[in-house]
Amino acid sequence: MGGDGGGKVYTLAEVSEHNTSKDCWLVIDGKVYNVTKFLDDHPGGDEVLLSSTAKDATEDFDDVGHSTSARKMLDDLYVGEIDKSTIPAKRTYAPPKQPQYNQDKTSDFFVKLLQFLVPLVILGLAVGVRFYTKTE
Ligand code: HEM
Repeated sequence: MGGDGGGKVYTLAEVSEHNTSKDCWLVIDGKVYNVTKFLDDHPGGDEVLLSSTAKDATEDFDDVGHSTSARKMLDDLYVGEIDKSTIPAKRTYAPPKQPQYNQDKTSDFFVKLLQFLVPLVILGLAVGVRFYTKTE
């Protein structure tokens, strides 16, 4: 598994220097991998690997849904650990604040009450009109 703390600790800046087809390193799950020799063998092609350099490629790797055999291949490519403090914090999606239309709960209550009463009043009027205009 490579082992935590088993290798040298690199900063993201150091890893980022290895971003060419002649020298290509990736950061996945906090570990640094030298994929240079693997570039030509990668079933997904070398371009995607190169485009995942100089950053935390964990998401890119996971998004593909790599097989366990793909994960096992990582062991042979392991060169060290990444200094996590050098990886920029992941931008988390903050949903925009929903405008509060009915902040007042009592107005909410009156709307419900009216929705209940108005049809009753209309029904009552209809019955009333029918009653008073009845000609016999
Ligand atoms: C050292 C890291 C990596 C290894 C060892 C690796 C290995 C593999 C292997 C063995 C496959 C065949 C399918 C499978 O077994 O899951 C594969 C497919 C694929 N990989 Fe990776 N991969 C690595 C990194 C990446 C990264 C970072 C990306 C994306 C930026 C990527 C994108 C893909 C794609 C798109 C396929 C699908 C290819 C296809 O089915 O046409 N891989 N990879």
